[in-house]
Amino acid sequence: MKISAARVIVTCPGRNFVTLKIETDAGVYGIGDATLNGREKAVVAYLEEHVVPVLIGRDAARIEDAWQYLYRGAYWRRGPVTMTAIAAVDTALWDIKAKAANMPLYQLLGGASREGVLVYGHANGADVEQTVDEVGRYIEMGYKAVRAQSGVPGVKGAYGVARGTMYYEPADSALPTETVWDTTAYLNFVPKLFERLREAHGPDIELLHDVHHRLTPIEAARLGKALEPFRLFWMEDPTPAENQEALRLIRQHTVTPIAIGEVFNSIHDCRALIQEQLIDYIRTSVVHAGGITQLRRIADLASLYQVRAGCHGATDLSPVTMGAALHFDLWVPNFGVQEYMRHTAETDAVFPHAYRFSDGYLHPGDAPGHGVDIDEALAKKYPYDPKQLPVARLKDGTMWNW
Ligand SMILES: O=C(O)[C@@H](O)[C@@H](O)[C@H](O)[C@H](O)CO
Repeated sequence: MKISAARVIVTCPGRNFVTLKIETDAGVYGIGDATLNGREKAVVAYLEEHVVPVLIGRDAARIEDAWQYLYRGAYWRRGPVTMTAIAAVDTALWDIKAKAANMPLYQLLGGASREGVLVYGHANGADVEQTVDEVGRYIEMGYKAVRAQSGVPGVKGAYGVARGTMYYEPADSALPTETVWDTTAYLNFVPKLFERLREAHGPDIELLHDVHHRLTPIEAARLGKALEPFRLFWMEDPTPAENQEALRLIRQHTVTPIAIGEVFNSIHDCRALIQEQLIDYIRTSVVHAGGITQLRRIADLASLYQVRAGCHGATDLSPVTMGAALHFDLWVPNFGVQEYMRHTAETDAVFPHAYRFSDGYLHPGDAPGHGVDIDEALAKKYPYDPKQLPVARLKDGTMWNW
């Protein structure tokens, strides 16, 4: 079965998505997500200029060889653009292999390790009481795990605060929106938020929180310690993870579990954090960490250290990534949780999918392949709309981490 064509499809049904479609001479095709939020066209160019030409004529069944060829063969290894492009190819080839075998992808990976995939939803409120209500709404919808983010008094445009309700979308403008960050206000506020959430919703619901890379190591240690009485499922991205030694310091001070990895693109980014047991959950995703092929390797390494998978699943990861991630999650022995930010109805219509939500769990479905397709005619109706992620500054104007 040879690759006969490969095409990049860019569409904006509410937000931008980049999709790679690989066709074979056997008539079977596969779909891969190649979306890198705010940098979409860089991946489009990488795929069109450097990847598609070397795919034509290759044996579609040789997934590992294609991965190694694109990774080693480029000489310039790693990086989000390269690894997102490799992920798109890898995901499309796994889709083809599973379709050709007439099996859902999770069967090819080794079969289901569980009945369903525990997911967490996003409750975002402008203030404490609205966030308490939003968490309640998710509990009513059946969620067993909810991430809570709230507006912080005195902080304009805090991360995670909804403009709409169900569909938080930070990439909102052609030029980056400027937000202001205030660590003191944030650190004074967050423990009060979780105290109130536990008071309102009791001890059993799993609560998560995303710090979004904004603290210094000692501040993150302080936050983790302050949150201990409220038993978080995890505290996500407490510090920017380029400085991995920071996690040693944080770990000495708190037993609040830590999740990191959504901006990682290689197993090498994860290695020290996993081997030194500095994190509890690894958040690498199918789309940004080189596809199913590398994600399996990361998960196997993590399993040796009781680190569990908690894949990134924001709306900027397309339904194709969600579908592929759910097959991975259903199989992976060391599974923790899957992030699930619902896509809009427009996005769902462009990407018909087999996965379904029921009572706090998602199931990838049993359609052959990863179970997600693209309606190309509909996709054409939504042209690319350039949007970038916001930036953050401290009150005195200093650039900070958004
Ligand atoms: O935990 C998360 O899902 C976030 O950190 C993301 O929403 C992140 O901000 C976006 O994926 C950036 O594109």
